[in-house]
Amino acid sequence: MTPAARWAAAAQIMDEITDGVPAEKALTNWARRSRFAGSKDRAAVRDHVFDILRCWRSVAVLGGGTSGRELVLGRVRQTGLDVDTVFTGDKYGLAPLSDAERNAGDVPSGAAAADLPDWIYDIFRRDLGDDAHATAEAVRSRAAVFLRVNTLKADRTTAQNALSAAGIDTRPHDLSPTALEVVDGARRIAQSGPYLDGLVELQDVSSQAVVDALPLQPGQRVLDYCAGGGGKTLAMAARLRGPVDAHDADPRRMSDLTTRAQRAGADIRQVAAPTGLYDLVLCDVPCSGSGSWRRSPEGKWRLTEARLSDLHGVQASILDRVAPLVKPDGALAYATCSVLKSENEVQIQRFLSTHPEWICAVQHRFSLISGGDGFFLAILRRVGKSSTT
Ligand SMILES: C[S@@+](CC[C@H](N)C(=O)[O-])C[C@H]1O[C@@H](n2cnc3c(N)ncnc32)[C@H](O)[C@@H]1O
Repeated sequence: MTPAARWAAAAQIMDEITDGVPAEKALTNWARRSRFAGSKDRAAVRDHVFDILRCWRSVAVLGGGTSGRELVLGRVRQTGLDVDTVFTGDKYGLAPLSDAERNAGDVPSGAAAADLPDWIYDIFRRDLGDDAHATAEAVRSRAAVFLRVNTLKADRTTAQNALSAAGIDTRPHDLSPTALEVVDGARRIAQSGPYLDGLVELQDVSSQAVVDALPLQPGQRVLDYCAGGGGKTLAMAARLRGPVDAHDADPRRMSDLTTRAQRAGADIRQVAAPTGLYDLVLCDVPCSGSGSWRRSPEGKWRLTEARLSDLHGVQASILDRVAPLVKPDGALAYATCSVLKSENEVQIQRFLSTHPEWICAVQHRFSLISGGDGFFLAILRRVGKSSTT
């Protein structure tokens, strides 16, 4: 495909997404009807679509509207490309721009320039203060690809050498001793020997740093209460060098976990109804995902105030339900991939105010500005006798 044809494909796909089709589905639909597209074409089209989704609001202003064609025009203007190399009128390219289209478009400002919905822009400014602008900018950019070295199977240098031999260049990242940032060859990872042999897992560096910060000791009884795909479960098992219980309200979310655990040589036990007592329970609760919107940009446009309010209720109820599962002197770790105070500090304050036998020992934000996703971690410790056990 020519570069112009790839942009034309992105315009078509954006029209489908605007009609309500999820981005991944729209990309799959396009790939199915475009058998001529090679892997490099598919990757380039995908990058265009996700770049537009991350910057959807600003490109709509720059392009003068929200049709696929206008969004592509806005993105092309944003990146400084010559519009006439994209709107070529060739067989597979987009039709040439009309005079009206050439004159349409404006310079985005405020929430549109930050590529956030108005109400979230206000929360960013209130919650993040001086970091609001840099955080919104980070959300507008592509995320780096990170690997976690599985210390059950390899150290970081061994994994790095094995990856290099497979054509994947990496460098260590300061935020976690297990993290490698991929600098070249990311698309080869899933088929590579080091990945298939369980030496490495795909995992964001902040997500790894959250697990590094947990007070894990070999021999402890540990539960991952919101295990999902099991990224943190596997990282905890590697640190513990022992078993970890995994639970999720939706067990289908854990469907790949057995295979992943086998590949990693980790001992993960799926538990439908956990019963106490545990030394440590991690609750990586469902949240707005605002710390990882650059990976899932549709999330920032889909989030509503009502949905956020529902999430607050779920987060609070998980904390309340899990507290009785923790041993006296044990730890309850609460994590989100959110940058919003209402899902983080406010939840911890609420929990402490209703559970006087608990204290907050650690509270930490992993900022998007440090290179990884935005995460929040609080480690709560039970210091008094619980009234519920
Ligand atoms: C942020 S995701 C977990 C990601 C996972 N820890 C990881 O690192 O890959 C949150 C998970 O919580 C689960 N969940 C939602 N409500 C829950 C509840 N009431 N109890 C337990 N898990 C719940 C969701 O199904 C989802 O898989």
